[in-house]
Amino acid sequence: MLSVAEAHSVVLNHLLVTPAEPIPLPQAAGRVLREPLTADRDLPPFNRVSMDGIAIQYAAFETGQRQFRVAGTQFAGQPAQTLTNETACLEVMTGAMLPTGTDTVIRYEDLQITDGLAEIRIDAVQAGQNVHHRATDRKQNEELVPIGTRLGPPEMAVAASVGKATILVSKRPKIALISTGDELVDVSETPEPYQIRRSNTYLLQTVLQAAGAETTLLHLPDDADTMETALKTVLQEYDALVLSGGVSAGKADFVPNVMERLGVRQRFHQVAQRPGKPLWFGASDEGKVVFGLPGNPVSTFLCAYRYLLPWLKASLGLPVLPPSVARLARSVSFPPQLTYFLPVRLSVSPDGIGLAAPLPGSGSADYANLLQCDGFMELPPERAEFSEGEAFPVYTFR
Ligand SMILES: Nc1nc2c(c(=O)[nH]1)N[C@H]1C(S)=C(S)[C@@H](COP(=O)(O)OP(=O)(O)OC[C@H]3O[C@@H](n4cnc5c(N)ncnc54)[C@H](O)[C@@H]3O)O[C@H]1N2
Ligand code: MOO
Ligand SMILES: [Mg+2]
Repeated sequence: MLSVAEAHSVVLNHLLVTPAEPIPLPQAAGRVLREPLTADRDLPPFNRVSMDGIAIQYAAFETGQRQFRVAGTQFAGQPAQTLTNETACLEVMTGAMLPTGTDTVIRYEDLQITDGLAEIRIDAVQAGQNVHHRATDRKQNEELVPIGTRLGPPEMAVAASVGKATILVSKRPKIALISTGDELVDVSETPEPYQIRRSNTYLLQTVLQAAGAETTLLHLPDDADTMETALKTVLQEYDALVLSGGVSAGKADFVPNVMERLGVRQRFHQVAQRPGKPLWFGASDEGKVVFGLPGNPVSTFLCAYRYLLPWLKASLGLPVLPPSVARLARSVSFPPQLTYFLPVRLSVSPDGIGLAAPLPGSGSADYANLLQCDGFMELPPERAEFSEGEAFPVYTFR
């Protein structure tokens, strides 16, 4: 049986190839950049007034002059005016070009303007103050955002400011999320006593959509022939399939067999972990990838976070960051020789240390327990006892 690290590395060896596509900028939030963003001009592109007030020549102030005749007003959105008389000033507005012949701006708060005469009422004035000088942020042609960055708020602002009306991003992978099981009914139905509503695909959709996939929810019964027929088409239409349920040892667990029949070769089945031991993973020669997640909801969730999400991120060209680390708030015992993903609630101690309080719940079907949790702490398989205060990685989902 594979270890968690081995399974993780097999999964990351089967990334999707995601083509790039140009899309309109307003639709690009959250997408992954496939071209670098470079400064088309200096940033800022001109000496920009950064306070409303007057612009003067500092040399005049330095000689002791405190009263300046207002020769005009420079608004934002106008070409630079010129101060011809160096002992006068121009009123200037934030965002305007600094007028030619001036170098320093005094705020209205530090002035008294009466009858067109501005009097400076402070002595502490520095040459060049309140001016955001051209190219102090970035130079023209400098790379601002590298390929492979997710377009968050600052990246979107930068993309707009450098004129990317159309922007090249990774195409969103099309992923089918498929629940399996005769006991499962739709969310809109009233279950019989022997039925439950299906919930796993909603959980998976939430994880994958946030990470940038285009998802569709499907459902299949526990019937091998029906599954085979339906999945044949699904495999053609989607880049990847994520199934939940039907991968364990039961007489109605058909997923591994059906996948083999469809030419999706098993890369591993079972991982030395709890929850999620029956995890199945396969790929076809055409590059279609299939995750067969164990049906118990906590297993589905853990496997989605530990394997599926890094795989999706890496497929999109995003960095896969290491998990955070926290200290156990209480001792834990787990004798089986399996990696134990312990549900935890996170907090910060008074001295700033991340603490993880164990909330094991009643097992991998107890999805209600997840409502109180922030993530899973990964406890290694070779030990049975884990002491309070010991630090381990945590995969957080909040
Ligand atoms: N003899 C053995 N039995 C089991 C083993 C084992 O190693 N030997 N492994 C156990 C473990 S661990 C898990 S996890 C489950 C995995 O089972 P399957 O992947 O085959 O999933 P199912 O049998 O279809 O369902 C299990 C459980 O999960 C519920 N389920 C399934 N899909 C959904 C859904 N979309 N939404 C909500 N709940 C779902 C289903 O009703 C079952 O209760 O096998 C153990 N057995
Ligand atoms: O993966 Mo199963 O998770 O232990 O019930
Ligand atoms: Mg089963």
